[in-house]
Amino acid sequence: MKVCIYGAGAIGGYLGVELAQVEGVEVSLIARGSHLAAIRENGLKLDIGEEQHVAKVTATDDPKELGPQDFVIVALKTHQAWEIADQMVPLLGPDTAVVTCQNGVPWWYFHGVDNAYRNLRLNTVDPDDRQWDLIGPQRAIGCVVYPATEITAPGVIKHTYGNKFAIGEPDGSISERCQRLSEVLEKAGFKAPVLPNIRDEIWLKLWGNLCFNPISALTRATLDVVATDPGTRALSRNMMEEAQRIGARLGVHFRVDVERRINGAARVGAHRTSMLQDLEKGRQLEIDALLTAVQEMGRLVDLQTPHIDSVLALVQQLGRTQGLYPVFPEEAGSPESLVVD
Ligand SMILES: NC(=O)C1=CN([C@@H]2O[C@H](COP(=O)(O)OP(=O)(O)OC[C@H]3O[C@@H](n4cnc5c(N)ncnc54)[C@H](OP(=O)(O)O)[C@@H]3O)[C@@H](O)[C@H]2O)C=CC1
Ligand SMILES: CC(C)(CO)C(=O)C(=O)O
Repeated sequence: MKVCIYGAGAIGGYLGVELAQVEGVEVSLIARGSHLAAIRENGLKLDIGEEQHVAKVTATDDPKELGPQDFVIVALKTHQAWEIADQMVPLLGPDTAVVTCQNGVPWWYFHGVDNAYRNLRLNTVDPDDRQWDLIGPQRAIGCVVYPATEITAPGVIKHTYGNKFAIGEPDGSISERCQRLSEVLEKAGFKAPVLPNIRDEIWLKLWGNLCFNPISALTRATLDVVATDPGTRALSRNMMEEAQRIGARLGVHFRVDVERRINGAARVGAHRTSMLQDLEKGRQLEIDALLTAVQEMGRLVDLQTPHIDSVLALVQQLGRTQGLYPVFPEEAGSPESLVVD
């Protein structure tokens, strides 16, 4: 089985190192810069518990070198995945499945849903339908990422907690390809249930990311603080309730309530959310798949999202002033255009 990890960073690197130990799985890694150079020189290293696992596998920044795969696991940040959609094409054979191993609302979200929004494209996560057209939603397998990991040095990933990657077909079927993927993931030591309702699980994760991540970036507070400080907890709750109403209109079932979800996040402890880490490292912020897409879905189902809108506006502006989020001049307007005679 040929498995390519597109984006062998914190999460992709964790998956890649462990999958490379499974007999019969030929893993290749796509990375870049000093991280790629270190992987080529010393292998990709994973610090996990007291151990260090090392994978010496093919690593490149050029997908054309690898050819068609059985599975492409996309573990890029969501905006990066949109950018490289055309470079995925050489990896795609007739039956290649593409696993979106990311936070947020995936670009294929409305593929095959059984409601009025069937096959609707989300402009905020897939402008110009780039991934939809170049990759094709029929290839997509959803994946919810529960672990926390970090790149600590070029070529080195540190595992912090968790080993679960839930997967599922957009149409809810327990397909042969999902079962095959789950089997190799389990052999690699992960928990990899195949779920019949992957969108419910995507929302459950998204529920936390859409509030904790931007609030932590805006305040520099860790997850435990955001979830327990009365003010930020109340703001998180308000954002989550808005999101829950949107999800409910789209047929999503939330299997825990808001308080339980926030308490679960608090128990993770003094974790710097990925958006806070990106801010501190000067890396582009993953705002659109976590927040803007939820706002877009809210407009779609005719629901107001005042708390989400406010936090989104603030974190977008933070991103822009730090050069970590795109500026669209046509949206920004000019002070002159706002002068009222
Ligand atoms: N890390 C975590 O604990 C968690 C992450 N997630 C989600 O998982 C997804 C992946 O996140 P994460 O692993 O943290 O991200 P990382 O930035 O650690 O990994 C992405 C990797 O892909 C590389 N990359 C980007 N563009 C290209 C390209 N064109 N060619 C080759 N390599 C490229 C990046 O390089 P460069 O650094 O040069 O950009 C980076 O090494 C995100 O959606 C995130 O929200 C979910 C739960 C937890
Ligand atoms: C830890 C957690 C769950 C915070 O919402 C996360 O997914 C992140 O940091 O991106």
